[in-house]
Amino acid sequence: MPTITKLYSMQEASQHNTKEDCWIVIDDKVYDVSSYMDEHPGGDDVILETVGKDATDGFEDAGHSDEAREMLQNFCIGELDTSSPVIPELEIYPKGTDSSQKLMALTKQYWAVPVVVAGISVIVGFLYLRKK
Ligand code: HEM
Repeated sequence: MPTITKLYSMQEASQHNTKEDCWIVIDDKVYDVSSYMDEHPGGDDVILETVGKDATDGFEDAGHSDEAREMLQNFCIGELDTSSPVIPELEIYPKGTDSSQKLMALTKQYWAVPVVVAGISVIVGFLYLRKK
């Protein structure tokens, strides 16, 4: 019988970021480990640190036993939707934001760039004129 796999974005998984409600991603699978946090022999903080990121390396580096790997399967709730953007910055604009509002937001974020360029130009110009 075909099984239906639920897909979650990294953004969605990263919202479950407390000890009481904690989702992690290992090998593109999503695990709800909330009920295991208190029992984890490595402590809850190491698991909490991996929320919102790929926890595969952390899980592998800890050298988990086969028993731990079997336990992990009990917490699987779905798979990672790898087609969704991983970088939250790509989604900073609310729906309906027009291009002039986006330009304003970018200007506020990167205003220092033209200021620094102008400052350097003034200093170089000043030094050049003094040399003459
Ligand atoms: C549902 C997910 C997880 C399960 C079921 C699990 C299970 C276990 C178990 C049973 C142990 C004892 C040693 C062993 O049998 O391998 C252990 C130890 C450990 N785990 Fe996990 N683990 C999980 C997730 C993680 C994650 C995401 C990390 C870090 C990124 C992590 C880091 C560690 C560390 C550092 C230890 C060693 C503790 C020590 O020896 O002092 N675990 N884990």
